[in-house]
Amino acid sequence: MNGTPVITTEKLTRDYGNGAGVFDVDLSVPRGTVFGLVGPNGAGKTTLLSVLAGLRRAGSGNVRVDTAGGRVLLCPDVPDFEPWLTAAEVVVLSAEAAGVPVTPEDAALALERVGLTEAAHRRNARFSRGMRQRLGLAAALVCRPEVLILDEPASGLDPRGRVDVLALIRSLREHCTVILASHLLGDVQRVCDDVAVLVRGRVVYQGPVADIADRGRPSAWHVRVRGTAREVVELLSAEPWVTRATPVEAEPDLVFVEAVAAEHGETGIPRTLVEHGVPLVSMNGYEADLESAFLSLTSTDATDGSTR
Ligand SMILES: Nc1ncnc2c1ncn2[C@@H]1O[C@H](COP(=O)(O)OP(=O)(O)OP(=O)(O)O)[C@@H](O)[C@H]1O
Repeated sequence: MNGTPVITTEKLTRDYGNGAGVFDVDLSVPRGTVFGLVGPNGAGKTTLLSVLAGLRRAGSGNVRVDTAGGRVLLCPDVPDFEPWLTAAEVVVLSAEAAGVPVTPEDAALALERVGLTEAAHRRNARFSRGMRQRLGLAAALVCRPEVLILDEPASGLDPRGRVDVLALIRSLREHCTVILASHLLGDVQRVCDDVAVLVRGRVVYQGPVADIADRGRPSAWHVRVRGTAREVVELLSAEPWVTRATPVEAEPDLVFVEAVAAEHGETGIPRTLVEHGVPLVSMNGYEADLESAFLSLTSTDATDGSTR
């Protein structure tokens, strides 16, 4: 059933010594979603994915995989194939190696799903990095995974290739649960439903991608008015929820406003201006996006291991 956890971990630890590894990881990956594992280099993403895929053992803690057939597959960032094999041969061999019965139609369908139909009978030696990554996905998909784990699936691709591969990954959740690791937040934001942020081996945030962005909601704005900044500074400074209101130098119609919390400013600023008949031209959040939310999560004092 979609939404129920397909993989759960409890106090999962793999300690390499000297602070490296993963520690006390409690994950819950909802079925039928794209789940992102994001964190800086060396945070422990590959280690965690390998343990989830059963390729590395945990030192302690539990991993529970709730699938009908236990088909959990891991696809490395740039899969490597024997250069003389055609794309179709790679896919068929992959299914055979996994003991999954495969017809030529199954292989053709897997290649079609990743957009490699045209290249089906070409040797992969000259495939671009993006094509190789797609072929890796086809080789995994033909095995009908219940959980597909992808380590940095868009690494090294140009922006166009990146968008294409990410769109493809997003479409896979109709067929299986996808867990993907990335150190690029933009990628995660584009494709994932839920995300866990890993810092120095510990999960510091876990929940919907939308909520992490929400953590970065601004509580300060640049407010442009039709009128003079000085008047607006006076009006806003009188409000109890405004912590700071100052004119912006060399911009006679621009005010910097800071509020006690995002929701106060978002509703309070327009309301105050309307009440006093001051036309609002624009109101732009000051430095808040997923990137800044992530940076605040990965800063030193956020690494106490707490999760939501
Ligand atoms: N087999 C191992 N033995 C000892 N230390 C290891 C081993 N594998 C990984 N490490 C260390 O554990 C930490 C986490 O590594 P891991 O590869 O899991 O991180 P990552 O988040 O995937 O990093 P990256 O984004 O750079 O690939 C790193 O400090 C790494 O050097």
